[in-house]
Amino acid sequence: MTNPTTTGPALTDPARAHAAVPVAPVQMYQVSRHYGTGEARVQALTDVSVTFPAGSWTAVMGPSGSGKSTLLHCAAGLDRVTSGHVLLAGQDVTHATDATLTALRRRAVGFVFQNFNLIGSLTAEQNVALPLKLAGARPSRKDVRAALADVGLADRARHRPRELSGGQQQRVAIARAMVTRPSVLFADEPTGALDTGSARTVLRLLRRMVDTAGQTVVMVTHDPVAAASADAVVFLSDGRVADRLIRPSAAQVAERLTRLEG
Ligand SMILES: Nc1ncnc2c1ncn2[C@@H]1O[C@H](COP(=O)(O)OP(=O)(O)OP(=O)(O)O)[C@@H](O)[C@H]1O
Repeated sequence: MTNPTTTGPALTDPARAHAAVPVAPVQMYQVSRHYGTGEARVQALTDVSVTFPAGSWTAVMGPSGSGKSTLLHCAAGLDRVTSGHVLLAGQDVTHATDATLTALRRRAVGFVFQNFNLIGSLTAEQNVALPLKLAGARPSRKDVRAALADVGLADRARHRPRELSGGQQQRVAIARAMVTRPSVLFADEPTGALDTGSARTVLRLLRRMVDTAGQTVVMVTHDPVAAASADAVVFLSDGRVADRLIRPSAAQVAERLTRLEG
């Protein structure tokens, strides 16, 4: 038998990936996803193999309609793949039941969205406590306050979303996503609704989470500056991985994107 500690996972063999140490929080193998049938059929992803390693921040970019959201949703177990395999937090979720997926998402996955998606009638700390409640845990005020302190908002715990700036709301959303200590944080355009200064604060916060806590982040963005904050950028075009850049500058990202959009 092959020694799993000396042999990495074969890209095409998801079963063996379980034996690899450390396990990347998200692994996608030859994933395809189509919607509809006949003339209405849309091929959103074709043969996509990507791994998002532990403690890394990856940006996903590409022209409109290139499959970024579909990739994020398939990676997070929010959408089913047509073929291929998805491993989330080391678990093959390709054929998992909805109940298994929901439980795994609550335990292992955090989400941040462009429009924050906070509940307006709840205070910041009540919003942050929500995922713990949904997971059946009784949230401790200490954990909730610590999550808010991590994003620099300890003094805003009793504020409601309308009493916070956009950047502050996004930081509450990040605290809410992180309070369950997820294996992976998925961010869909997290700076898309923010001014430049607030965007920079959010990007610095994500950077610190990756560097100091070893958080894994997967972020869809249209913004080359945001993408250049990540460790790597995966470019999609027509549902396929068209390119990858490691630690690119914003100018390199913009140039590559322009070429794909051309
Ligand atoms: N539920 C669906 N039913 C049918 N087609 C879909 C569905 N979701 C996505 N698509 C199609 O799949 C393709 C990829 O869509 P997707 O939303 O993943 O692209 P995107 O890169 O995120 O786009 P954008 O940057 O505009 O948000 C598009 O052609 C889209 O119209």
